[in-house]
Amino acid sequence: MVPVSEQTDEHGGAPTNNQVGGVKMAFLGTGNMGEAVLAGALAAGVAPEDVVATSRRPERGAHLTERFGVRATTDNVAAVDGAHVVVIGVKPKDVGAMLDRVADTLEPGAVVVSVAAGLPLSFFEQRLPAGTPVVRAMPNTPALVGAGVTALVGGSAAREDDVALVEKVLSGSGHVFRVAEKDIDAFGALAGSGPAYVFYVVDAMAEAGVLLGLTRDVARRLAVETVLGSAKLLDETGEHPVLLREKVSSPGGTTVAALRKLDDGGVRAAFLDALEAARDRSRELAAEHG
Ligand SMILES: NC(=O)C1=CN([C@@H]2O[C@H](COP(=O)(O)OP(=O)(O)OC[C@H]3O[C@@H](n4cnc5c(N)ncnc54)[C@H](O)[C@@H]3O)[C@@H](O)[C@H]2O)C=CC1
Ligand SMILES: O=C(O)[C@@H]1CCC=N1
Repeated sequence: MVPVSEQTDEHGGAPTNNQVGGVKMAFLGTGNMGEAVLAGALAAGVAPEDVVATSRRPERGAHLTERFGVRATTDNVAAVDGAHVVVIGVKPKDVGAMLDRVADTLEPGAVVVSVAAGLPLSFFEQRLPAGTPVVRAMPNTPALVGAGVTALVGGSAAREDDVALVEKVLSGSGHVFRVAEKDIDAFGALAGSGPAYVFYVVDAMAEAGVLLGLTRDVARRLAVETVLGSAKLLDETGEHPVLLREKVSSPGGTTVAALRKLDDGGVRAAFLDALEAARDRSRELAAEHG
């Protein structure tokens, strides 16, 4: 491993002053989420030439090289050689086999970052050499455009420097929150899966616009702009969503007529059920693959 000498401490792992210049990263399994986290790492200042991304299919690797200028390979063992930070981006069912494959090749002190839903820190710590620093993260796909949110928590062997380094790398993806591990499934249910709920709502609103006679292109654009504008209004004013909703809803007007239909359809209750189902599925994934 060739870390930046003045940034490297005696434990032989990643540069320790939380600067990302010189950090060598390996992404093992670079699909939808891995690609988004990779984009964020580059935005945070990790150099493309310090990144290697693996995939099952060479065509996927070619896409990653073309888009980001990173090295790509299908060889996971070779990829971790020399890496300070190793992101495990495969599906939960494939994580155990991936760890078994690369555990012996990890650099001493390399930080292993998991984005897998459900799998606890202990899952990794039991399978990796004793003392391996592990960070469990729950990102979301808007990371691809720097607008993600990520929860993270360090394992028992992760020092503050290790967690801070991962935080710095992930901050290029958007906002990063440190959480207790007990809360990470809830975070995943809300924010990890959350973009899918928003896309579902946008699609439903656009479809409704088509029902009312708008063209598909116009209906979709209106739905997207409305979601963007509403999120910006929430963010920039800091006002409670209920207050902002009331400001749209004129007495006896059109909006209350529409909202009544959403209440009739049980949309709020469905969201409560949906997030509980996502949280419960995280727990099942841990039980199935742990
Ligand atoms: N998609 C999302 O919004 C989020 C996903 N996650 C987590 O991210 C992880 C990945 O999910 P996605 O990116 O959605 O799945 P994906 O299927 O898009 O990506 C997984 C990638 O790993 C590759 N892969 C599988 N086995 C491999 C191997 N042995 N060597 C090299 N590459 C291999 C697959 O070919 C695929 O490209 C999961 O653990 C999931 O729980 C977490 C938060 C959000
Ligand atoms: O659906 C999933 O399992 C992953 C985890 C959070 C978002 N996507």
